Amino acid sequence: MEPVLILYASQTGTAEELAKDINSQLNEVGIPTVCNDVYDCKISALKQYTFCLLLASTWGEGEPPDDAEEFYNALEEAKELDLSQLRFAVFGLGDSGYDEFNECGKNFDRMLAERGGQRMLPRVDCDIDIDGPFEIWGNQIIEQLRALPA
Ligand SMILES: Cc1cc2nc3c(=O)[nH]c(=O)nc-3n(C[C@H](O)[C@H](O)[C@H](O)COP(=O)(O)O)c2cc1C
Repeated sequence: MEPVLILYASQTGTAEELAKDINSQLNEVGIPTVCNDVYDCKISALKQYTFCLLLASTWGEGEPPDDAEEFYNALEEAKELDLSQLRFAVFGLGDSGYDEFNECGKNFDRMLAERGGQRMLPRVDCDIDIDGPFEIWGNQIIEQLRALPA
């Protein structure tokens, strides 16, 4: 099976930790992965994969993490980028105490879909209780990927 791209956009490490967790879970069941900070990734990389998991937190007042700004803005500007080969799932991390709840995850999910990507699962807008939603999301992702023909 071709590798699954796992990307994270994180300010204080929570999304990064979850990305590394799902990375290990996939590897444990024999699914190859590439796991990167969006800071180290160009949007053109999205063209090279069939599956992408994106875990992103929201900062400031509905903004992406600092290290994610370049990737986020590049994706927003790349209106012509054709991602019709891509199947993706976004796990957003936020806090519903903020007005712009999960804005970064919502925008990533929107941008990937607007460029032709197909959702593997509906976007998750995760609030401060993370463990339960993350476990459910991870299990759904693994179930889908394991069901693929070898
Ligand atoms: C200063 C600050 C600003 C934040 N702004 C938002 C926000 O606008 N919307 C939101 O949903 N969550 C917001 N959050 C919550 C974070 O997204 C949440 O704590 C997340 O789990 C952090 O993940 P990270 O460690 O990967 O960056 C904010 C948190 C802090 C401390």
